[in-house]
Amino acid sequence: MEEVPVVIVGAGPAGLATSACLNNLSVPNIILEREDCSASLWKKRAYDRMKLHLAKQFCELPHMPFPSRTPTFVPRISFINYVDNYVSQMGINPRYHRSVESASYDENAKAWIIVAKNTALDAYEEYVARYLVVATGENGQGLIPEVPGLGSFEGEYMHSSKYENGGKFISKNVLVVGCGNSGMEIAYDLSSCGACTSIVVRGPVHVLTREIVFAGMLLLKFLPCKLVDFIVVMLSKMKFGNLFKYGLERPKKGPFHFKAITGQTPTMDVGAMDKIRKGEIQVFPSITSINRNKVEFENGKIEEFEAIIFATGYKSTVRNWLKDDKDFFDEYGMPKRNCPNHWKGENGLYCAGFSRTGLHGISIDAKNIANDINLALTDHQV
Ligand SMILES: Cc1cc2nc3c(=O)[nH]c(=O)nc-3n(C[C@H](O)[C@H](O)[C@H](O)COP(=O)(O)OP(=O)(O)OC[C@H]3O[C@@H](n4cnc5c(N)ncnc54)[C@H](O)[C@@H]3O)c2cc1C
Ligand SMILES: NC(=O)C1=CN([C@@H]2O[C@H](COP(=O)(O)OP(=O)(O)OC[C@H]3O[C@@H](n4cnc5c(N)ncnc54)[C@H](OP(=O)(O)O)[C@@H]3O)[C@@H](O)[C@H]2O)C=CC1
Ligand SMILES: O=C(O)C(=O)Cc1c[nH]c2ccccc12
Repeated sequence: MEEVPVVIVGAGPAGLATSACLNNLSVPNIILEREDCSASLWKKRAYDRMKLHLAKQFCELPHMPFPSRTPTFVPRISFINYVDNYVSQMGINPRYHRSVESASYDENAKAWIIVAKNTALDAYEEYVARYLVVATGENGQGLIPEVPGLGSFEGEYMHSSKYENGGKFISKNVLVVGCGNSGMEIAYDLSSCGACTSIVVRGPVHVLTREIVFAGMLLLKFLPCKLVDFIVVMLSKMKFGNLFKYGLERPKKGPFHFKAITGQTPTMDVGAMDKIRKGEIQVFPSITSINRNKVEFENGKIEEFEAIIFATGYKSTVRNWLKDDKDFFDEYGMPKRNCPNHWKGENGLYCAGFSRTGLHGISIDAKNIANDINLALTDHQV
């Protein structure tokens, strides 16, 4: 058993940023990470061609700017290098191979009891901490929907988090399900690699570009959200025209307002729209069933596919291991309170990286949490 003031679960950007802010305030903390590395999402569960879709000034972690030569939209490998430098420069020492299996609050001891499996030694370890920071991410586990007949599918299917590049799909008929940022970019990647690509778009979607979102984020500092939404939708219409003829439709609510109320990020086109327009990527509505290699869609069409990539989103995994959170997290493992009041629970419980605002929100959470814990510890000592 080991006692420490703060245990952070997860060494993604949120856990690392929180640890860095605590280190800066000289508050001892331990990060427990189930994988063998930090930023595992970026190293192991992101496709090769990915770049950050928000401009670099919105993706910096606290206390360390990107080097000035870094391009505005940071490529995945550069972001990984930045995170690795962050870990060494901020004096962060995550404990890898520690999969947290339970965390419960001991009312008598007024502390969290955290049990982690050390997967390298195949042994259990116990940690006792006054403060517990959940930083396991909104994207803990890939979601594959229940599609009738999926079990009979004769080809290969996978979640988008397992997709690396189009290499093995050259000349194959591939269906991508979902038109969020993963789905649209993977469809573009597949088509560019010579796969015969189709995409399922089941509902309305805002399609913007990184540059339009960047402009929108800058404008949001001066203008109300409604006006910024009006401007970015106008820019999107100028860029992409009427989406309806391609089987796509814009939501009624503007993209920044929609993001704020639903958390759904607008899709930032990296070339898929041009391919859709040219007919190089076909658009289908929802799947109704699958039978061996045949997929039937809501419009009655039946097509044959050799592979399916489910870019159908993620779920948080907090509910699998966290107990005694006093209804802080909902059944989906997301904080019940809305941003900006989402990061602090009861009995020294915190969460970093659950505000549905990407890396920008992570930095804000990390600073708030570290300052709050530091204040509580200082008060305690007085
Ligand atoms: C494909 C993709 C691209 C994205 N691109 C952007 C972008 O461009 N800009 C942006 O702002 N945001 C982006 N996001 C959002 C992204 O989720 C965040 O930017 C960021 O990686 C989240 O950091 P995090 O630390 O909260 O979670 P994660 O990066 O998911 O890290 C959580 C860590 O917790 C560990 N963990 C989980 N459960 C346990 C457990 N029980 N015990 C121990 N460790 C555990 C995991 O192994 C992981 O290392 C993207 C997300 C995805 C999926
Ligand atoms: N930096 C970058 O370039 C990238 C960033 N990201 C980020 O990662 C996060 C996750 O993105 P992503 O993986 O795209 O997941 P999302 O949750 O953002 O998108 C999932 C998509 O799948 C659709 N979907 C879900 N279930 C079904 C179904 N049964 N049939 C058809 N469609 C379905 C959803 O439609 P509906 O809206 O109707 O629910 C939605 O369009 C986001 O924050 C995103 O911005 C992702 C990739 C690249
Ligand atoms: O990458 C994500 O999912 C994000 O949430 C980043 C983000 C924060 N605010 C936004 C507004 C519009 C588009 C993306 C984001």
